[in-house]
Amino acid sequence: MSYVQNVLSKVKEKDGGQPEFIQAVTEVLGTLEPVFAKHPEYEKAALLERLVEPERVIMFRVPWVDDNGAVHVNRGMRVQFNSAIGPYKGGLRFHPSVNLGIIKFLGFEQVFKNSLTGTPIGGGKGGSDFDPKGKSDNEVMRFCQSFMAELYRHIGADTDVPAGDIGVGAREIGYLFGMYKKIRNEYSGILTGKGLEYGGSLARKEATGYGLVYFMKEVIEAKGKSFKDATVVVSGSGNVAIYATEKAQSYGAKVVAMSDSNGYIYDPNGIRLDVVKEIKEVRRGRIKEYADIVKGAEYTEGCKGIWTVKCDIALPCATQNELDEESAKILVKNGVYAVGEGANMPTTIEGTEVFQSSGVLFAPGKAANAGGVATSALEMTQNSMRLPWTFEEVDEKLHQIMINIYKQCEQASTEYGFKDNFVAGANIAGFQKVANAMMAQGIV
Ligand SMILES: NC(=O)C1=CN([C@@H]2O[C@H](COP(=O)(O)OP(=O)(O)OC[C@H]3O[C@@H](n4cnc5c(N)ncnc54)[C@H](O)[C@@H]3O)[C@@H](O)[C@H]2O)C=CC1
Ligand SMILES: O=C(O)CCC(=O)C(=O)O
Repeated sequence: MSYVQNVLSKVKEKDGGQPEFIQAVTEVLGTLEPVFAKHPEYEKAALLERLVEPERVIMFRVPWVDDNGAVHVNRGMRVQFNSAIGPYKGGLRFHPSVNLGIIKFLGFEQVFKNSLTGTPIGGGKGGSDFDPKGKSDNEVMRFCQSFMAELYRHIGADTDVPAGDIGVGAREIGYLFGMYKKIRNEYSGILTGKGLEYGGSLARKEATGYGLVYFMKEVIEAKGKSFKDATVVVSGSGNVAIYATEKAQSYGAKVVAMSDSNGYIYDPNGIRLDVVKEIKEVRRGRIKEYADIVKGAEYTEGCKGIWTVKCDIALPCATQNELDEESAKILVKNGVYAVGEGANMPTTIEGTEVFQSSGVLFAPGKAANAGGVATSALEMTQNSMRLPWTFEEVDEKLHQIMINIYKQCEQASTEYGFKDNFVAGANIAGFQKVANAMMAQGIV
């Protein structure tokens, strides 16, 4: 058994109850064999054993009181995965499905993604099984305050800088920031995705979705294709999905479907994003309301059905494992030629294999959705300088970062004999920088 296979089997043994984490590790390690063959010194330094073990896991209780005076207790956590190239950086997810395995998979992905951005940030992730859906603003505020009453001692502008993810948007970041500032009596960039009035960066809100489309533009244009007049399906209708749709539309694409966890909408005339924004960003409603407002649009219950909609380009932007083998086969049969992951690990390993073996251009999340965290790093830079940049400056930097990530993936995949395999390219290029930093820093 090779060194890489041996480490993978140990992870499966140790972390058997964490299927998403095992999936993420399997996907990354599956492409690193040639790198370890070229660098025997990594094995001697037990580099891989160290890479799959978080530097620190913090788990804590989060008690809070609802509007009726009832007391609830949720579980909070922060996984500080790897700080070889910078302070831990990655979002917080508030969703009832959150558990340690999910946060570990997200933290592990973040290590390579953050490395690809070319900015000095390590990898981390956190969250809670708290469900903000259906809670009042006051309940969300009390929860966030209780969460930060513990988290504050583990983070800092040069230690660990959380941000948003599923269920954590501008409202939650505001409440978390307010509590940190009160406890510490300190005004510093300890969170990103902040409001523009108190240290946030222009274009951070748009960055993940815009970045995804910037990346896919490189991928498809290299093959003589274009977003212009392409039919696009975008799953989800949250932060990433909305701004991926906006940028794709600005390039002349027709986005015909979006979804939420209940079902999906199909609009043959092209999605009206003003309506989606009003439903999701203002009213915090359900996507089905779109079909009541827009003539000619249809709503179908069940979110998986979105992959039966015929398209040229699919952008899964909702959540992990939302696109499985069966759905991948349907997309291929319907003529999809490119898939770009806006979400983290939305495609199962089997689904990915279907795309790759069918010649579909497949861009993994750790490269394609890195624009969000990259712009968070730009927010950290602006906070340190105490000087904000304009929207155009940030957007231009974001665009260049996505082009650079594309080039790194291209170069690494070609160098190691995986031409046009962006999964291998992203893993190898992301790994290389972290590995070099870990080797330089000794056994820590
Ligand atoms: N916000 C960011 O900057 C970044 C987010 N991501 C990833 O993008 C994905 C989406 O995150 P956000 O847009 O920030 O979250 P969000 O909370 O703004 O939106 C999530 C959306 O997905 C929908 N959803 C959840 N489960 C679903 C399912 N099974 N099928 C269809 N829709 C479903 C929700 O209804 C919601 O509309 C996640 O995987 C997240 O980790 C990745 C990079 C950065
Ligand atoms: O901006 C950040 O730090 C978080 C982004 C994130 O959670 C992600 O890239 O998945």
